[in-house]
Amino acid sequence: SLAPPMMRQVPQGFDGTVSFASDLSTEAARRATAALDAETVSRVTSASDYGGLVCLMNIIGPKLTVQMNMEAKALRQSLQPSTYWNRWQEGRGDAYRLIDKETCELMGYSALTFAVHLLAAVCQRLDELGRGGSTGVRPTSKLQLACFPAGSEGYVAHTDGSALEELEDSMPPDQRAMISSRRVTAILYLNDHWDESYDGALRAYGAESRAEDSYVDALPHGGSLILFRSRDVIHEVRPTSHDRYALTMWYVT
Ligand SMILES: O=C(O)CCC(=O)C(=O)O
Ligand SMILES: [Fe+2]
Repeated sequence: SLAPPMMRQVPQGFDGTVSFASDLSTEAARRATAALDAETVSRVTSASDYGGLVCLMNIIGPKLTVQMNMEAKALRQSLQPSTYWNRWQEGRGDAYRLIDKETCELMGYSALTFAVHLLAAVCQRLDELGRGGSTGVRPTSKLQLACFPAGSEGYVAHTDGSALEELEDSMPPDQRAMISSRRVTAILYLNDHWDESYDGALRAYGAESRAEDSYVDALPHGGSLILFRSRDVIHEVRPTSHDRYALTMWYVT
């Protein structure tokens, strides 16, 4: 499991059930500021171990996490297995869809709308505090809402980003462009309650080659946010005994 500096507890703050009457973008920006100080940002942008992996526990409070979980569950039927979407995604046992802020708003899912604001605000914070470290990152409008169903085998070891020339020629150009643009992976867990016995950990390997003896595990506790550099961490999802929800945004250049 994770230890400092990979693990941070975000102080209590904005929580409770939200509606569209709340100023979601302002609260999201405040929450991103509370969650990411210069040290955390510097770890994500430049630490060599585990591709700058950091887990920000409690970036979303427990009450709002319950609402996010209910909204994610309500979208369960619209998620499809990866093989439904394309054939370059072998070895993953989840069902997913792409979703954006406007869709969340139209469907009336205010907690997920807040989550999209938050992931974009975290990107902005990384970009602001991380200048000098890299060329900057920007959020993407399409996020991945995924559920590994109870009993799923998880997701085999992989990286989320690769240089263009490393990708298969047979992959469509737009797909290749998307994967090669990814710099930072931001995963927000939408689970209401997660027990260690459910497993479903995100396992990240420390070395470039997948050394079996150097890895860390992070359980998908609801309201926690994982960040790492997309090209620099081989990671997998462990088998899970319970439905496991996550919302992912990739920060790109
Ligand atoms: O849900 C997670 O913890 C990771 C999922 C993942 O690796 C991916 O979608 O690329
Ligand atoms: Fe991944």
